[in-house]
This record gives sequence, structure tokens and C-alpha cells, in this order.
Amino acid sequence: MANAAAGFYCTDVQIGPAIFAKPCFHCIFNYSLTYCLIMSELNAPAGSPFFHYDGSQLMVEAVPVAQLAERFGTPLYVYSRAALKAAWESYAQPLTGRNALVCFGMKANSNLAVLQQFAQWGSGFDIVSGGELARALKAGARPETIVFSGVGKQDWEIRAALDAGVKCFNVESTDELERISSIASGLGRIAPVSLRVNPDVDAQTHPYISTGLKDNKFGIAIDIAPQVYQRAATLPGISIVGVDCHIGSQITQISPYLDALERLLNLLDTLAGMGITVHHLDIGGGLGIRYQDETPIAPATLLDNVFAALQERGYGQLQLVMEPGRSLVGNAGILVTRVQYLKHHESKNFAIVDAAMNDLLRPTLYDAWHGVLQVNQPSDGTSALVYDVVGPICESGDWLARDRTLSLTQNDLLAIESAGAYGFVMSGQYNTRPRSAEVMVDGDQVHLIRPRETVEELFASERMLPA
Ligand SMILES: Cc1ncc(COP(=O)(O)O)c(C=O)c1O
Ligand SMILES: N[C@@H](CCCC[NH3+])C(=O)O
Repeated sequence: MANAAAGFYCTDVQIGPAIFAKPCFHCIFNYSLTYCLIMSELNAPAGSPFFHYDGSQLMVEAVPVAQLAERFGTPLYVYSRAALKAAWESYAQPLTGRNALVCFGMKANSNLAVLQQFAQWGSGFDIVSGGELARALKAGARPETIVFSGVGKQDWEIRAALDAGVKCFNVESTDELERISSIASGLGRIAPVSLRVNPDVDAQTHPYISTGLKDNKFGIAIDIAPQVYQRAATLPGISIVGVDCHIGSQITQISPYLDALERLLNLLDTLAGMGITVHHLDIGGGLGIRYQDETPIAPATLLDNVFAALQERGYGQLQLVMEPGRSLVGNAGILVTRVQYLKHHESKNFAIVDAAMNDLLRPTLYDAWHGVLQVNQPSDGTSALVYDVVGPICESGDWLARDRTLSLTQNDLLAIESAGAYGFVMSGQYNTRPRSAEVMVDGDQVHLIRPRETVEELFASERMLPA
């Protein structure tokens, strides 16, 4: 691999589309090309080329994390642009030359700068609200690459999506279908529609993020899908363009995808028998990432299987749409936090940090495991203890990590790994805590992509009663 210091770039070697717009910091750190690509494909958290140690200092690309914490304060979300790009390429490369559209499931991370990068790389977007539509458009999304999912689309959101000219509505109920038709007809429009089918498949993930079982609120039961399509075909404001499903999130087995696909292909057969044909098949998002020791499925593996099944069943001409969220951003971000106090109870040691459940809700909500790194690895032999890393919020559920062996003193910095997906977007202001800042690192460049909220901003729009 070329040496960046000598003025060569990764784009000089044959790795498909250029992953790096800047000199390749992988090379600077003397990683091999194979290593870079394997790490990118596995989307590995710390230890990846994007978040790595230079001596005892944790770096994001070419920037020391401690420097970012000094400059912007903590808690702080930090994203690596190169990690985003590598994750994007893990989909884009296997899709080269294929009839496919990746629509980033932007609920995972909707910062405008993040959306802007994906839009520039050619991504479409999966949205679930009028707010997400506005964000996507602001960030440069092309409306014809936007699919609109969600069980509760409101009239104004349907109108906004029609006005924008989205690719399609992923319709999740018969009531919604009727409403979209009536709004579209009222506007003299035809709404492009794909039914989100609930295939009753167990995604083998956390129950809160499983969406394709018949007891989940999502989609239209596959048993009744043919009759709903039949109804759709008769409605004045509807044009049928696709079939859609999304069975859940943080999926690490391929079998649920293939089971769902099999059911969708059977449905396509039934529809064809009814004279209904579609332009695209949307298999949703859901690919998992490595938080701890999971073995995620590489997008290329899933795609090879999906395209093989489509060919075999005679649907090779369909456009394949995907809606990945977490796997595009999850391991491209960390949450940096500073230790405030250390506290030792008889049976527990607590590291009380300045980030909390309002900043990263996943541990509280799902018992989720996130890696914890010391931003400066101690060299002075500070003795390690087993800590619960907890926040300042008045809830016992306010924890970020449990039972971690760390060598800590007050004011040390920690990095919570795999925080790029469902991190900032799920943050709140509980306990009147301003939401954190977000920065994006690009090689040795640092961009503040969302300043920290101020306390005053938190209640600036509130009104007191007359005295
Ligand atoms: C309809 C839909 N599409 C895409 C996604 C993105 O999923 P993930 O982040 O698991 O890839 C979600 C969230 O689970 C979703 O609900
Ligand atoms: N918020 C979830 C994922 C939800 C997926 C949305 N359908 C998580 O943090 O894992």
C-alpha cells in the first residue's frame, strides 16, 4: 500500500471506488490493505483503523480524542468520516453494476452533516416522519431516492412527501392506504406505494427491536397482503410500485432474512397471478454490528444470497432496495465523557461520568453493551478496579456500562464505543441537561457539526403564566 507521507493515496491501489478522499491514515499507521478492508467489512469498533491508539492516546483518524474533549468539552459525540465511508462502501461495492438502491435508515443518525455525506455518496434515505423528510431534503437528498416508512403517517406528512415527490410510501395498514389515496386524489396526485409486509419471521434480536413478528405493530400481515394489494390496485390515488419488509434491527443471523425473502417471493408469485407486478423489492435494514463479540453479517454476504434467490425465482429484473441504518453509522462514532467522581461502596465501585442516559439511552433501554475505552491509557500503574460507569441522572437505571475493569482517576476521559447509531438521535434533556455537541473528524480536520446546547436554550421557548 502506498505511503501517504510520500504523497500517495489509497485511491492509487485497486480497491474499487476510492474509500478515502484524504491521504490514507491507515497507511500512515502502517496497517496493511487487507487489514484495513477486513476491519472495514467487520465494521469493528475500537481497534479499527478509525479509532485506534497512538501509543497511549486514543485517536480518531489523525486527531487525539483528548484534544477534541479539551476543545469542545464533554460529553461529546465524535464521528469518523472515513469510517462512515468504509461502511458505505461495504454496501456500495457489492452493489456495483446491480439494480439496487441503498436508502440510509436515517433514524440511526440524522445529523445534517452525516446525511450530507451519504447523499453525496449516492445514498437514498428511509424516513419515518415529516421531520426526517425535511432534514433529508435539507442535507441534499434527492426526493426520488426517499422511501417513507412508519406506522403513523399523519396527513401533513403525507402531503409533504407527495409535494416532495418521494420514491414511495411504505404503507403499513389498510387505513393508511385509504388515507394516502384520498389525500393524493384530493391533490390531483398519484401516490407511489409499496406495502410493508409483516412476514411473521423472528429476527432473533432484542424483543424491543424485533419488527417482523405478527404480534409487532409493524406492517400488514402477509396473509392478507394479496387482498390489500388488490384493493390498492382499485384506488384512484395509488400506484403500486413495490413490496417492502423490515424485520428488525441488530440482526446477526442470515436465516431470518432468507426466511422473510422466501415469503416475499411467494407473495410476488401470488401478485403476479393476480396481474399485479412491482418495480422494486425492499428488504429493509437491520444488519447488526459488533458491539462486544457479535459476528455481524457482511453486507456482501447478505446481498449475494438475496440476488441468488431473486435470480432463482425469476425476479432478477427487480430493483433491490435496502434500508440499513445501524450498520452504516454504528461503529463510526464514539461518545466521549469525563470522569467526575469515583465512589466506592462495599460491593461496588462507581465511576460517575458527565454523560448519562439522556446522552446514550441504549444501555438503560435495552441493557445494551457498549465498549469503554480509556482515552489516555494509564502508564503510572494506577490500579485497576471493576467499575460501573454511571451518569449523574437521578435514576438507578442511569448507567452506561457495568462491571468494567478500568484504571481511573478523577477527570480521566472515557470513550463509549459504537455510539454512532441510535446515540445522539435518542438523546434528551432529562434533568435539564443540555444535549451534547457532535463533531466529525476527517483525517486531521475537525468539524463541529452540532454545537453543545446551552442551558438557556432548554427553556427559551417555555412561557410562564401571567403573574
Ligand atoms: C422501517 C425501518 N427501516 C430501516 C431501519 C433501520 O434499521 P437498522 O438500523 O437496524 O439497519 C429501521 C429501524 O429498525 C426501520 O424501522
Ligand atoms: N433504537 C434501537 C434500534 C431501533 C430500530 C428502529 N426500528 C437501538 O438503539 O438499537
